Amino acid sequence: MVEIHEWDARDTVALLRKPTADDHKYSRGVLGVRTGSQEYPGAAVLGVEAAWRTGIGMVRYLGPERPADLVLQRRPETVTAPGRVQAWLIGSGTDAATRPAAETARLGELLQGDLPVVVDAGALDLVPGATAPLVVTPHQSEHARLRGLLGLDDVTPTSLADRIEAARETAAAAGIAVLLKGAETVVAAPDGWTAVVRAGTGWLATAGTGDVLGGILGAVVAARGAQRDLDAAALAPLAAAAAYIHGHAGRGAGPGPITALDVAEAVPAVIDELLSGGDPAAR
Ligand SMILES: NC(=O)C1=CN([C@@H]2O[C@H](COP(=O)(O)OP(=O)(O)OC[C@H]3O[C@@H](n4cnc5c(N)ncnc54)[C@H](O)[C@@H]3O)[C@@H](O)[C@H]2O)[C@@H](O)CC1
Ligand SMILES: Nc1ncnc2c1ncn2[C@@H]1O[C@H](COP(=O)(O)OP(=O)(O)O)[C@@H](O)[C@H]1O
Repeated sequence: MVEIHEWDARDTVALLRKPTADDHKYSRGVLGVRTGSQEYPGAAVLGVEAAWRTGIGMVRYLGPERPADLVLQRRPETVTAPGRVQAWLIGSGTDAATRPAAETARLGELLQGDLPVVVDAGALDLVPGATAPLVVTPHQSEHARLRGLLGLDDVTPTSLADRIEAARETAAAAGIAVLLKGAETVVAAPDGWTAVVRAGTGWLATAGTGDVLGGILGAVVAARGAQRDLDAAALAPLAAAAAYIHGHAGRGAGPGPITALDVAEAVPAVIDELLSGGDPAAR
């Protein structure tokens, strides 16, 4: 029988770290971000905001001009010059059908590199054949499309058991970590390790919350990547931690209707509670 890990606060805090007197911005992790487009500039703003709010040394935003301007308006601390990073976040707010050839080539280089890459939305088509350590963050419909590209059965599972089975199969087939979004988020590693994260609220079903999740995960991966090398198996627990933080930020942003930016703004309180030994699930 498959063992499914119920992800909790203790699992999450074990992957977080409070900065110490020895830290400087580079030791805390640098996230490189190539998200957003002319059509979806807001997704870049949401992901960058969420990455900063998760606690990271630096965010380098290297996307197109329009989203870059909006990112800087919201977060002038963001660096738009290229340089060393410990992880990449790509795809949110982009569409494979309108992606410029030069951007496809640049993303292809990242996906053949050594650094971990969080792959969302419009970059999921580039996953087959990638060799970098990857964690993908599809919703149900994106997952079905990705499975089709990988030559897997593209039926859309609806029960939790079927979603778990499908995510595990995708992870094993592609050799990647899979975070399958939904009311219950399923995370699978290529070696079969599987977790379910039950942390959210139905109010998270609103535009842009997935882009926020990408930023949280990118920051968690870059922070961890500044301390040690990460393979796809190591990325799966980091994905579960990000989903846990995201879900509780969604709850904390409420109780009523929330927007994606509210979720990003609620992240620091969740991180602080976790690092102070608290359990957001007990609230
Ligand atoms: N403010 C912004 O700039 C925003 C940009 N976004 C970007 O918009 C682009 C398109 O994203 P979409 O998800 O709309 O496009 P998709 O083309 O992936 O989704 C279209 C179809 O997928 C299904 N679907 C969408 N979300 C689902 C879910 N959570 N569960 C099950 N089925 C679902 C629906 O049937 C929908 O008609 C992405 O690049 C995304 O990052 C969105 O995140 C919304 C906010
Ligand atoms: N009904 C729900 N209950 C709890 N969480 C949800 C629900 N619907 C969506 N979510 C969460 O909200 C986020 C939505 O992401 P996504 O579908 O990519 O939206 P977008 O593309 O608009 O950013 C995911 O993290 C998902 O797990």
